[in-house]
Amino acid sequence: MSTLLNETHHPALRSWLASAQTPGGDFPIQNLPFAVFRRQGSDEAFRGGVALGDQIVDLAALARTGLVTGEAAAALQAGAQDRLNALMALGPTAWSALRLALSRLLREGAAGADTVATCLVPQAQAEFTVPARIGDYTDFYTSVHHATNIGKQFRPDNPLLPNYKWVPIGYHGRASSIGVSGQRFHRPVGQTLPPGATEPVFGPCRRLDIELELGVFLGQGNELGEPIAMDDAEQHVFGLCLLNDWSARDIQAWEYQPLGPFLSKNFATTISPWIVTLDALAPYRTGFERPAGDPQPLAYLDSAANRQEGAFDIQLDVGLQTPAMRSAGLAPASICRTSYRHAYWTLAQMVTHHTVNGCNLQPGDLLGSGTLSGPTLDQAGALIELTQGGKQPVTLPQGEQRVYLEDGDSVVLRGWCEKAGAARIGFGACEGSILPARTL
Ligand SMILES: O=C(O)/C=C/C(=O)CC(=O)CC(=O)O
Ligand SMILES: [Ca+2]
Ligand SMILES: [Mg+2]
Repeated sequence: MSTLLNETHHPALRSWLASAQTPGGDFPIQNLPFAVFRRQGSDEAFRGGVALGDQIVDLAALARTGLVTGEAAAALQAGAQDRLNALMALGPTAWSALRLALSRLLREGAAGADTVATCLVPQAQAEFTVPARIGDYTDFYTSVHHATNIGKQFRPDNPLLPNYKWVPIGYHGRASSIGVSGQRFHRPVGQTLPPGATEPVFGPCRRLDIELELGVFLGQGNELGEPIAMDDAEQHVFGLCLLNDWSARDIQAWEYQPLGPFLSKNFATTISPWIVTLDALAPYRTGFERPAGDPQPLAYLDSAANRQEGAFDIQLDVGLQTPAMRSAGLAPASICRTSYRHAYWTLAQMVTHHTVNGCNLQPGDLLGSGTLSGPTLDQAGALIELTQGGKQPVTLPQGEQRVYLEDGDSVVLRGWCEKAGAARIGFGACEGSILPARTL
């Protein structure tokens, strides 16, 4: 599993493109995340692109230059398609070859830089789409803090169920309603049980919430019946994006027993356009130790590499912007800051557990990490936790308050890695907003 740092990670590496060196920028030459894009408002074909500074390297245009050869050229051809499934299917050797070729072409002094510069499209002039054909989407539940906090709301007598520390819990989600950043959706309508009532009512959701998550795009799949072992699991992960699993808490509370979320979560899920590769994230690997007294994972979910470096220190932030803030020109206000390093189950454990029964994953499948709440309440990745079940409103600029989302609100997730001695690696933004409910 160990990913050795190589020349593509060197913090002193600089690009000939000045904006790649913008202090605090998400997309230095050490990052090189993938998306699918075209020029805004055009009828051009969508194709793969790689972020650098404020630009996108158009992979279809780069492929036409003939500057990239060998294994990297096959990966580039695959990345030039209208979705990234073919690139994802090629596997980590091909992904790393393409990363190295791009890094060498984009750095200061590179031969061919003038030609590569003709393949750039400004991010500000681009529109994005969901970067893969997502066959299946599974949402996990890997934050023990989220599981405990939300469990208190749904099951006050039994918040953390006894299976939690043994088995990575998940549910099969809905791929068709996954949209890319900028997604606008109507407030869902459905059945809820008002407090104290014995019969449900039908109407617009009144407890519309967010869930701060990371999305995990699968690369090479596994054959039906052939599980993926822990030490191979990360070889099947193409990269990570930001993911907001919008959740209708009142619909959820009524419908979820005994089979779990259904209409409360399948109306919209928003992901960021950029997929950050595990290669780019290598400097930010970290270990995870289970708290004293917790059971160790069963052998099939355990490995030395996973204990030592299976977690990632990815900083995460949730911003909320109301219509009044937008009118006043105010940026989204931060309502939560946390890190992915607090997750109880790792990427490798999710992949191995998902396949242990023989279930086959396919290139472009998406896993959700589950809501990434940290140990303290201000690190909670959902309003149901931040507001303690709607009892403690969040206060925003201009004195506005929110317990759950209102029509016109927008939510922006951000993620980045930063530390001394390594380049900052950013995820860009994942934004979505709420339109009024539509009735039947
Ligand atoms: O504990 C419950 O019954 C419900 C939990 C959730 O709604 C969270 C979910 O979708 C999984 C996650 O994001 O962690
Ligand atoms: Ca979720
Ligand atoms: Mg959802």
